[in-house]
Amino acid sequence: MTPADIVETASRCLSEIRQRSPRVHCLTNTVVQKFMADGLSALGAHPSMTSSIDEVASFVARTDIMVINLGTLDPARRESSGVAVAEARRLGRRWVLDPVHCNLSDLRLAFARELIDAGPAVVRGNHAEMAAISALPDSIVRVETGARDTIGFGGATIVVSNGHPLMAQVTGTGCLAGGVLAAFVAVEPDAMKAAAAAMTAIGVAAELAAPFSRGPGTFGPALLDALAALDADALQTHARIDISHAQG
Ligand SMILES: Nc1ncnc2c1ncn2[C@@H]1O[C@H](COP(=O)(O)OP(=O)(O)O)[C@@H](O)[C@H]1O
Ligand SMILES: Cc1ncsc1CCOP(=O)(O)O
Ligand SMILES: [Mg+2]
Repeated sequence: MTPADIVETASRCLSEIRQRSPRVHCLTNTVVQKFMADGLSALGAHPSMTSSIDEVASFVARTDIMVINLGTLDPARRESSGVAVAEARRLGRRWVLDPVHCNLSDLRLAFARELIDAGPAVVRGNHAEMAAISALPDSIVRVETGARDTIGFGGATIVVSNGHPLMAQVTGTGCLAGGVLAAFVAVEPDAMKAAAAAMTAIGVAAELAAPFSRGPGTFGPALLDALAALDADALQTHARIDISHAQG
């Protein structure tokens, strides 16, 4: 695997997402639902957001991929997440976990660990969240975001240095990154390549969006515009990717 492979994967995933419009079910927090849905739609995917326990299994059965985001976890969302994961497992569907704020609550960290035992394809979090999670089973791709995004799996590490500091000033860019990641996993069987491609895509989009914004308030909408306009040329020109393999 080379950086050029990741750029090629990102371009291919982008056009497949636009052609196939994969359904991405987001069992997510109440803070970022609109931004996450808008970002997925701008990308070309088809989001759904219900967390109702009566319906979540039906939605999972009719979507290509699911992301579980623990941002505003409450008893109802916890129960719905259990039902959704059971259905995803029954159908052999892949899913992504975003353990938002698991570093701030022992209860949430314990629930995140329960979900990890149920086998998401990818876990994405910021530095503090991934530090709380610590090690993951070998079968799960680990994505730690920040000024640089580090994607780890099977002794290989991919570092994506794209992105913009304004991303840290807009609530929901991490959650949207988790949603974009899920859309890429929906169209690319290799979850590590999909994750690296997705982080490159949102990072390059952010770099293209920044000059069109005057600060955090205008950066969010500009990011949506840039996700919709993103193309292979931009990925090729702006991607900054390094890959390393563990020795031995
Ligand atoms: N200082 C930064 N420079 C460039 N990109 C950043 C920076 N901080 C965050 N990002 C990007 O913003 C997105 C969200 O990352 P992060 O802030 O770590 O997540 P969260 O919002 O969950 O805390 C990722 O795509 C990441 O690459
Ligand atoms: C602030 C906040 N509180 C609960 S969920 C949430 C949104 C987190 O979004 P992100 O981690 O993507 O900035
Ligand atoms: Mg987050």
